Amino acid sequence: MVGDVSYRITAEGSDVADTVFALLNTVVPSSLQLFAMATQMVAISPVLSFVSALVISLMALVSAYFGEELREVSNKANLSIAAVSAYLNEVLPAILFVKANNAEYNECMRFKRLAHDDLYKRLNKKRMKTLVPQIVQLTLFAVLLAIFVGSSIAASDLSRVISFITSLVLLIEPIQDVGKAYNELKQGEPAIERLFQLSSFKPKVTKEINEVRVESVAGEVKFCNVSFAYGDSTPLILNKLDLYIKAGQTVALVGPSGGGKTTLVKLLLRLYDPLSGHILIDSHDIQSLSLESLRTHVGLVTQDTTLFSGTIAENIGYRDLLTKIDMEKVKHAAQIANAVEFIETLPEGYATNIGPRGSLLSGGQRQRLAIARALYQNPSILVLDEATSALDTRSEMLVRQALQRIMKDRTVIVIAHRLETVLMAERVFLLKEGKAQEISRSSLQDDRHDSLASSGLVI
Ligand SMILES: Nc1ncnc2c1ncn2[C@@H]1O[C@H](COP(=O)(O)OP(=O)(O)OP(=O)(O)O)[C@@H](O)[C@H]1O
Repeated sequence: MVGDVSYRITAEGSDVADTVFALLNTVVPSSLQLFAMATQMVAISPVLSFVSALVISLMALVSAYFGEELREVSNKANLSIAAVSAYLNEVLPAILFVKANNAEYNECMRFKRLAHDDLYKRLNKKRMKTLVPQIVQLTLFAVLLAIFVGSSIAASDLSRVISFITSLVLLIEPIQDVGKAYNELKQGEPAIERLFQLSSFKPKVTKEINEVRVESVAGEVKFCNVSFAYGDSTPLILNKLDLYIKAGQTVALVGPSGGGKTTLVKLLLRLYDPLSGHILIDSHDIQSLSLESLRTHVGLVTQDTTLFSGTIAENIGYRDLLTKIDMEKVKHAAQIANAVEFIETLPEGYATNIGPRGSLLSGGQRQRLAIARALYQNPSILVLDEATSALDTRSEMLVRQALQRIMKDRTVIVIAHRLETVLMAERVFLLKEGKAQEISRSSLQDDRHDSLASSGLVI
């Protein structure tokens, strides 16, 4: 999907530009020449002009037929290159994983298959594109010759015939140009359609007319009777779920894989709207808040710690990338997130570039940077999707320390995968079969402790 969209915007965007250029470049001069030559032909011989018009119309019909074929072939070629682009976007960033799994040969074969299909479809398109004008040209010259021979035998005034044929030749040239532009249009049409399809995608959530901006919130969160499914005919992931979190509380969500923990926080961030029920922050229904305001008060640290190429400061101050990053806030956030100790050892400190997706940092460093980024906005509610990947003991301790500091003065909802993190929370909820059921902390510390781990709910 990502590769497909990027291909539409880049390569197909350039196809669209070529199409528009071909049309603009041809239509005006060709129309003028067409008009002038057609007038002269009618003046010389209305009958021959009529015959020529019939032949030209026939050729236009043939071209239209081939144009449709070209459109179809172009569409297939565009889809095949988009598939190659999507494949490369997915596999190249995961090349370490591919190598670690000895999967180079498999990936090579998958790539070859896609590339071969792409080669075949693109050659088809080129073949079609060159064949059509040649067929049209050959037929037109044959017709021209027939008219010339026929009329030279029938007519007494050869100079009129030559003059007519000259006009016809000069008429054919712009017709061919229009034909080429038509070809370009047919070839570019799928790209135009696919590009405009992008702008017709409907967002999952829509703005409310009377939405409000709230400057600050205390951080109370309520899920009231919330039901949600991803599609019309897919099962309910949340089923009349109720959950109440007091401002400033830290809550751990545990549950089986696929139980809906991530879905719950997606709803809190309004990445989706519930099918029914309400989600309230400080008694404001989140659907009545502006999205910008909501997402200022709710911070998110995802499991896969999405970082971008750029400096440490740009990654922490990501929200202000286009305005002015506040270095004081960056340093403060880095301090709370326990990131200062490694940032200061980097050659250029906060100005060090961390490579694509933060690839120059270790897993633990990436996690602390992601925490610092969420803290930069100082949200009243913080959602943490704890990483499942193991860290070394020291990194683990530094991340945990950072989490403890964060939990002090805000509401924290942590999707917990480790028992230690679960035990850091004041309240623990088990998300299962669409409902949230509270587990008492005291039971966790004794008998449930082992049962949570052995049932696979935590690591
Ligand atoms: N974008 C999506 N479209 C369709 N179904 C989805 C989508 N995202 C998640 N699901 C489905 O919703 C269910 C709940 O997923 P969710 O990610 O909320 O679970 P989870 O409890 O966070 O799991 P895990 O602990 O494994 O991360 C799963 O069955 C999943 O397949």
